[in-house]
Amino acid sequence: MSEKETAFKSIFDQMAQYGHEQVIFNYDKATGLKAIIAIHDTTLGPALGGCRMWNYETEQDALTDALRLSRGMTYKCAVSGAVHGGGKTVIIGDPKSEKSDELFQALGTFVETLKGRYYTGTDVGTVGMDFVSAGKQTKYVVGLPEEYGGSGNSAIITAYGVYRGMKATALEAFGSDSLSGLTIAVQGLGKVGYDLVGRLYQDGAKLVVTDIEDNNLRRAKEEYPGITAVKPDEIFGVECDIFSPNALGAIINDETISQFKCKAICGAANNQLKELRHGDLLKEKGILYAPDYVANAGGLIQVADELQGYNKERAFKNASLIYDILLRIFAVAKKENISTAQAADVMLDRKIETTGRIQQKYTR
Ligand SMILES: NC(=O)c1ccc[n+]([C@@H]2O[C@H](COP(=O)([O-])OP(=O)(O)OC[C@H]3O[C@@H](n4cnc5c(N)ncnc54)[C@H](O)[C@@H]3O)[C@@H](O)[C@H]2O)c1
Repeated sequence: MSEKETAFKSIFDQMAQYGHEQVIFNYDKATGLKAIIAIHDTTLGPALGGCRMWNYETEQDALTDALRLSRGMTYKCAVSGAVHGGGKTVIIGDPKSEKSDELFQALGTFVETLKGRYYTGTDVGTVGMDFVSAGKQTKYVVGLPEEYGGSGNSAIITAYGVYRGMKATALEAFGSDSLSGLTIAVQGLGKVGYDLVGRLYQDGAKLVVTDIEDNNLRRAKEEYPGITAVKPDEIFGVECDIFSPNALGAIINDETISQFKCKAICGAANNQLKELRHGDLLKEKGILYAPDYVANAGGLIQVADELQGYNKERAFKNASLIYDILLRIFAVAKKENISTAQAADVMLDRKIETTGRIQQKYTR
């Protein structure tokens, strides 16, 4: 949804635009918690999606984020074969200074009132221990640290999924899935980006990286001699084979598309396209785009697996299938002459509808 689109829309109109089922505004007087839970679609099962804590400038920004992210989760669940729908929580607040055990317990209380209609866990600005706090009030939490019986840090499997997705992207764009010798520009060396860089380095890719934190750049340059670091605003114009966004969303927009000198894009960041039309612009420019919610589904695969009793080997096996799923999406996009972003949405809308119909059958 563009800013223009949301500027004059009522909340119900915003929900109707992408068919959101439910939006819950939660306020806790004792802790000051302000959280929005958006449930997009529960056709496939109870909603699943992390909780982001961010210092949003306006309440509309927070709502827009919750709506966009929860919709992405519906597709991410469908693509992973998880029997879940899409949901997301956003907490309005500064994760560096406003977190407390009580704040997340308060969130847990609200999640519990949904009686299993929605499961939550970590996202940007939150960590596993926050959900140990939330878990004191609800059993509907995932992504807990291993010592609390959870599956632990999901960034590693996410990076692995992006790596597999990048190989499929390379196969489609360059005719070989080897990343050796390709120039790859990586934005963001956080939990996912840093691990991804290690995998790409091992494969012999030429790396150009950036981050707003100098420490991350220094660490990467020390550990991986030969990689090139550039300033954050220079990364979009780097001449490269693949651009890999692993920081924040909406970085594929009018401004950046005019700078891109890459042939393909594959990364972990959520909601990379500022608006859906930017997927079409990439197609026009001949840049192959690996839809974000497919490339970065590894984390979701891990937490969905956790709900069945976590099996690491099974989770990584499923994450490796991101390779095959992307190739199918690229084929549909080519056949129907549509953008890869649209092809992914179309394929998954069909899958949700078909599975929903199967699940509707009366079986007793
Ligand atoms: N962690 C997961 O399991 C997971 C799963 C799916 C999707 N994602 C998405 O992947 C992205 C990265 O996740 P993460 O867990 O690594 O987060 P993170 O916060 O650990 O890392 C983000 C990194 O990006 C850097 N950054 C922020 N703004 C930047 C900018 N303008 N230019 C360059 N660098 C910038 C930060 O300094 C940080 O190092 C996020 O968009 C997240 O939503 C993460």
